[in-house]
Amino acid sequence: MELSINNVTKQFKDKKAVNDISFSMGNGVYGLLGVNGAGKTTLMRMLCTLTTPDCGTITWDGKDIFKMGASYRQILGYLPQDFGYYPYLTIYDYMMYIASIKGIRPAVAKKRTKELLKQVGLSDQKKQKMRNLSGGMVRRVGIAQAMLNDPKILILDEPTAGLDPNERIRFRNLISELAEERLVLLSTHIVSDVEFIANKIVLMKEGQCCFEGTSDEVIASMDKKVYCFVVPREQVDHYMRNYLVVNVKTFGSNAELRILSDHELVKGACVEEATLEDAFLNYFGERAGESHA
Ligand SMILES: Nc1ncnc2c1ncn2[C@@H]1O[C@H](COP(=O)(O)OP(=O)(O)OP(=O)(O)O)[C@@H](O)[C@H]1O
Repeated sequence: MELSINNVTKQFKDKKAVNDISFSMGNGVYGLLGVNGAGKTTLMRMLCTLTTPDCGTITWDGKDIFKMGASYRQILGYLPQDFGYYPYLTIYDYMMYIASIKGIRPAVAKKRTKELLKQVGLSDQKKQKMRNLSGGMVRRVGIAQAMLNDPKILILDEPTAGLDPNERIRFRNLISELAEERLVLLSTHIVSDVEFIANKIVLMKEGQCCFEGTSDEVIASMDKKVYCFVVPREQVDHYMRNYLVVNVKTFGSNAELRILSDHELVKGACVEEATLEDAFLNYFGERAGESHA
């Protein structure tokens, strides 16, 4: 099973939202990591056949997904960033409604809804109206509805947006569980969402894929080292302006800096082991005063 993106480009007026992207995915979790506006949603919408590429192809096991029609939609589950939910429906009624839109027979829909609500931990709340749910619960309903047709491909656009730390952990565990027998692609700009669960991470910047690999490979691909050292507090601003500063910890009149650099900035600075967060800053970070352009 392979979903393959081949030289795909999508342009809106003078903006190339996705610019000549190619990569392939099999089963497992794929984390699409990038800052706002990188082109993640546009790419995902093309993978869901909601937007057509200007050029390039997307294939599922060698077949063009735009020519597969209903047979592709049958194997696809999608949770958009702003999924339109119905505040006055109960969770159960909402699931049954979405199942009917997806053409799932009522008997199958009932069984599947029961299983899925159990899996996302919402069985006891199934009679609650959607408007009374927390953000985390709504997102879990979102995943459950995307899973109704037991899809082989599950696409989740920023599924953890607005979740608190407990909900994020719960979500990550759920996504890992779901990816055992399918392809799950999730977009985020939060490193910890994918650091431990993604089999592969795709870094997306300005419409292009700037790196693809495991978490360890992304870290190893960094062209800078991580240095830690202490400076007087008044020098912090200088480092913030001129270097990629991951962290500043102030104590008294001093500050400990964690900085990405290709050379030792201060004699005796400790070289620290890099994390995925450091790699994210390496690819996407800005020095203080720089802006997105
Ligand atoms: N329908 C559209 N018309 C015009 N420009 C668009 C359209 N959709 C996206 N864009 C532009 O394409 C670029 C990529 O947008 P996209 O939503 O794909 O990025 P993203 O990585 O998903 O960002 P976010 O995390 O903020 O959702 C942005 O500059 C956006 O303004």
